[in-house]
Parts: sequence; structure tokens; C-alpha cells
Amino acid sequence: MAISLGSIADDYTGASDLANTLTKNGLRTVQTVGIPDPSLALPEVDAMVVSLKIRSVPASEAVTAATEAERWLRQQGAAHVLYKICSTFDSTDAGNIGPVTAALSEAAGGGAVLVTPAFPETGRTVYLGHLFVGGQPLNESPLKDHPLNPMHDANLVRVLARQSRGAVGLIDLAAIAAGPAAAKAKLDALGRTGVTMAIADAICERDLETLGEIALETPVSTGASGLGLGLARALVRSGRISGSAAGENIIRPVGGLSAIIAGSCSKATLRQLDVAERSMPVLRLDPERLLTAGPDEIAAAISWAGDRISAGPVVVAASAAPESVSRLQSQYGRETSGHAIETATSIIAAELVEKGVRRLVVAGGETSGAAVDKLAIPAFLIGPEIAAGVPVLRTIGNRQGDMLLALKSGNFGGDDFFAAALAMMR
Ligand SMILES: Nc1ncnc2c1ncn2[C@@H]1O[C@H](COP(=O)(O)OP(=O)(O)O)[C@@H](O)[C@H]1O
Ligand SMILES: O=C(O)[C@@H](O)C(=O)COP(=O)(O)O
Repeated sequence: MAISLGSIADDYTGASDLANTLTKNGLRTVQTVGIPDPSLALPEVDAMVVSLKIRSVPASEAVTAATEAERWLRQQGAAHVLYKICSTFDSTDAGNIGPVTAALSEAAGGGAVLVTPAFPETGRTVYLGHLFVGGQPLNESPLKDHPLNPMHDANLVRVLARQSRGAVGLIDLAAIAAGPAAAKAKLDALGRTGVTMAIADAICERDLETLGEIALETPVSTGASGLGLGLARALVRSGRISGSAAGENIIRPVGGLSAIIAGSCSKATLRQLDVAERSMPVLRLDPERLLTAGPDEIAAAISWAGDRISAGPVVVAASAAPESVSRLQSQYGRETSGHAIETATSIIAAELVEKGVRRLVVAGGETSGAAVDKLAIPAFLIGPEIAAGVPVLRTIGNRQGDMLLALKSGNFGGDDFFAAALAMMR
């Protein structure tokens, strides 16, 4: 049966965040890792989210991967494709939100594309084109110190314009509050003046419902989980799907050992690690040694974990505070450090799975992408929510047998997230 909604997510935690929102709002959803092999048996669903790792790669690579995924989603029947970006608009002036959105729009025949990272449930709101994170302007929030995409401008019309060849416009809150017809009229009017992408304000779920309704009338939109909520509710309201997604069976026990791998340096993850340290063994990797003596530091971590893991969950973390991150980056380069650390944490995750781990929590978007790729997991079913934006995932077609995972976006989750996640994964 044809799907109603397709999505391309620019990282794997973002994909599970969106899949969680779609499921909670009534869409049977599956998360694939890249375009799945045709031999992979997937259940019948309303929505598919293709996870890609294209947030921080060169724009041309991101465009190629996203347009291939778009083609595949259209073949599955998707009339609308949502490009899932981060709710904190993580990107650089060199891309990738602008170029990918433009390419997806062109593939679908053109027209102005609605763009909004608003996700009020996690404190991301957009007003007059400015993004607020927990009430702080983006450029004053912890995102100013992100290791890969530091965000220094809260004005998204300006940020997106720097990444785009076409003109960027704004659908302001006044137009959205006036309802779907007024908001659509504004989008169409902007399109007639040559605008190719329009940042849309949204501060509450009602705004997202309006935006979902108008986005559904177009072939492509770009946004975070909030726009996913709007699209899912619009689909259910339209009667095109029954709206009866259920995740109860997905967390039936898998047994095995459990572990947590962290590569996120976000404020939330750093706090969660401090809290975990009170109840579980936590190994703090030496990031500099990962760059200079990688194999030895990795082997030492695997041996440390091997000595403890049969007694209970262990945590292995590369995460560090902004000052240490910038020290390392100024010595070895941003990309080199990020890549070396992701490679190390993914090898450690894979070795722990070899040792019998079947319940795995990974903190960090890039970190999760590297770990899931190393484990070669093809797809996930979506289980219940652990914290806003983070569901329990059950593997589909995994060569090590069924596993439960949680892929935690760096900024998500309460202080006790790690214990809360493991308590839901048996
Ligand atoms: N101590 C560290 N110093 C520098 N970079 C680090 C350190 N620890 C992790 N990293 C890198 O920082 C990046 C964090 O990104 P990501 O995993 O996406 O986390 P988040 O979800 O918080 O954005 C990854 O590339 C990771 O390898
Ligand atoms: O939209 C969001 O905030 C998340 O889904 C997301 O994409 C976060 O990215 P990472 O913090 O890199 O995991």
C-alpha cells in the first residue's frame, strides 16, 4: 500500500524524533537507515522516515543523497516529502538546508517551500523569523558553542538567505493566526514575487496545525518535528489515514546487556552524564588520545567496559565542555576531531554489541549516525516515548538479532534520561 507521507531526515536522532512525533499523532511509521535494500521486509505504514547523515557534509553530497531518497519516497507513494532538519537549524553558511530544500523543490516541480524549525514542545519557537531556544535567541543559546555547527544568528530569514540562491521570505505569525487560507495566500503571494523558501513563524501547536494543513497542499516542506505534528494531524483530519498507530508490542524484551555511548557535547548531555555517574560506571574517554593514539584508547575502553558490563549498564563518553572542545578543535581541526571521535565511539559501540549488548543508548546525532552505520542496522520500528523527541526503537532486519535502541538528540531529555531510557528497555 502507498505511504501518505515521506520524510528525509538530515541525521539519525532527528529521524527518530520525527518518527516519534508522527507515531504519537496517529501515523504508523517506520524509520529506515538510508534507502533500504528491496529485500528488507517492512511493515505496512502511513509514513516512512529515511535517515541520512547529511547535516554536516559538503552541500553537493547532501543534495545527491537527499534527491535519491526523495525519488525512492515518491516511488513508495509519498505525495508530500518533509525534509527534517534540526529544531535549532544546525547548518553553516555553506549549507545544507538551503541547497537541499531547493533541490527537493525543483525535483517536485518548483514553487515556494514552507520552512520552519519550530518545535514548541522542546522550547523551539519562531517569531518574526527569529528562532528562540528555551526562550533565548538561538545565538545566545548553548547552540552558539555546538562543536560542528555553531549558530551565531537567530534571524533565520538571513541564515537561510546566506545558504540560498533564491530569495527567502517570511510568513509571520499574524498571517498564520488568521488561519490556513490566509497563511496559504501569503505563501502563494511570496511565491509570485520570486521567493523560493519562506520561513514560517510558529509558537504553539495551533500554528503548526495551520502550517501542516498548508504544507500538505504543496509537494515539499522543510522543518523539524513540529511541522511533522502539523502534517500528521492534517493527514488524520483529512481522513486519508485512520490515525491508529500503536507502539505497545515494540518494547517486548530483547534481553542481553545494556550500554550507553555519548559523543554529544551539549549542555543537556553533559548534565545527564554527571547524573549517570551517581548510579553507573562512566568512562570519560581522553579525546586527545583518541586523535593521537586512537586504537590504544579504544582498546582500553573496550577492556574497561568488558570488566564491568556483565554487572550492569556501563557508559562510555567522549563528551566534553565547550572550552575543551574548542581547544581540541584549534589544535586538530573541527572536522578531523569530530570524525576521529565519531569513528572511535562507533567502534566501541560495535565491540560492545559483539560482547552481547542488545539495549543501546547513543547520545548525539552524528555520534548515533556513526554507531548505527557501524552496526549496519537497516531500519527501526517506533516504540513509546522516553522523553520529548526520543522514542524507544526496535531494530528491523538486524544481523545481530533484535535490539532496542534510543538515539538521543544532544539537547533532548531530562537530567535522568539515561536511567529512564534503560528502565523502558528490557
Ligand atoms: N571532547 C570532544 N571534543 C571535540 N569534539 C567532540 C568531543 N566529543 C565529541 N565530539 C564530537 O562532537 C560532535 C557532536 O555532535 P553530535 O554527536 O551530533 O551531538 P549533538 O547531538 O549534541 O549535536 C561529534 O562529531 C563528536 O564526535
Ligand atoms: O530537531 C531536533 O532538535 C532534533 O531532532 C535534532 O535533529 C537534533 O540534532 P542532534 O542534537 O544533532 O541530535
